[in-house]
Amino acid sequence: MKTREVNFDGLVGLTHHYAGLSFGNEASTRHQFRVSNPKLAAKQGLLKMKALADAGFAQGVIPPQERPNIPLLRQLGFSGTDAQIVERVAKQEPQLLSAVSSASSMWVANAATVCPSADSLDGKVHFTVANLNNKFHRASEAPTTENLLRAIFRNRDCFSVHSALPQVAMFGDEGAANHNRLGGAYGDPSVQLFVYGREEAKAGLVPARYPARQTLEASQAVARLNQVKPELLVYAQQNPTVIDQGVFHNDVIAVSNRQVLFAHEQAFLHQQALYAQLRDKVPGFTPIEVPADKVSVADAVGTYLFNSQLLSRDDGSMTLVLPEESRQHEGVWRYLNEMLGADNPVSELKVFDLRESMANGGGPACLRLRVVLNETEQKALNPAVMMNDTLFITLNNWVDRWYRDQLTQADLADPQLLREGREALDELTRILDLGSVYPFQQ
Ligand SMILES: NCCC[C@H](NC(=O)CCC(=O)O)C(=O)O
Repeated sequence: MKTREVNFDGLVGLTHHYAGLSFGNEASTRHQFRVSNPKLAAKQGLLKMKALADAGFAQGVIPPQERPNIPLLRQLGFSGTDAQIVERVAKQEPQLLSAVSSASSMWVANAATVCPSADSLDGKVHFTVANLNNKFHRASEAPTTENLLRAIFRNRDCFSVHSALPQVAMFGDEGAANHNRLGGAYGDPSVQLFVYGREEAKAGLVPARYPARQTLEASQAVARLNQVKPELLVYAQQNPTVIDQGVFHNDVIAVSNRQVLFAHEQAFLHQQALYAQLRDKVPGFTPIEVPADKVSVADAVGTYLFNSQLLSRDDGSMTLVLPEESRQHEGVWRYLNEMLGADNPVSELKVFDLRESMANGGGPACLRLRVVLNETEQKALNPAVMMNDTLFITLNNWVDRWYRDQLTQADLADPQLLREGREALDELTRILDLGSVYPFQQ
């Protein structure tokens, strides 16, 4: 076993639905109140995990969260039995029930920011849970995310999990979706590129229409908590004009792997200065920059070609894992095939149908958290979460037994959904050997 990147994918939860909760994420707004299919969503995700595991990539799974979030409704003044609370909130505030029922924890690129041991001062793998402060329905993910990460990365000699930053806009943090690691072999210390949307302390350029979710102050705090070696740190501001076109996270417009940065030419505010810095710090730095006259920002947002996974194969070549939407678009697909023929490490495209997640603004990269682990660390994590033939079958059967094949906002009022969810998750914690991680289990 060598040092590898292990991808952990979020398993879609039982309450996956389209609530239009994420202002600035145009897919979320566009698909509000559309009928969802939680069963299909979970299976599309499982198929991606299984296909990548079969292709030789290390693949784990992170379970969904308890929804609806009854403790949060109690905090907001609803009282009575759990079933009465669901009934009351459904009647009085249906949009609030939607928010506390969101399955948004599936997008684990926003679960935490990870620092591999090669990059940290104390030689441990660090995780800082993201506070997701910009969206109410997402901010509540943090405490359970912390429990889940502790249950998966449970060896304290190897792993250090930090709680989320304070829940204020000044420290708005969206996790690994705004973080890139660039370097040579996975086990070599590598540059950590923290991308932010605004700086709280300075009246600099900011988007005019949509929120900048991540602050520089948050990125700096995460870098401190994760003990990133100072010489490896690079900060860059996202281009505010692309945030205004629907690029709510940097991973909607850029993806990195080892020495390669695949990005749109308008991704960053001072892109050439950033490249100069990276050229200086990253041996063999290879930008693959996509010009706007080949792929517009609108097409990048529409097809999610940058929300792809760039994965290294054993021979050093790379596979780009894309959503079906990027194959459906003639111009984008042509560009991707040109890229295959050009002089760069990308030599394979793999396409997945992730339509259910995509309709809420989550592509292949949103669904995964990258964790670079050396041999000792791979052995130290909870082995029950690693994808293989048996786990794939077990989870598919579990989904078949518990998930509905259609769900609307009105269905959330059914207290049976709450009961089903808890029973299903209780069983899942046994399958994945997690112990008690959910509020209903404490
Ligand atoms: N990394 C992808 C995250 C997508 C996520 N969408 C949502 O939460 C949409 C939920 C809804 O509208 O039902 C977000 O915007 O943070």
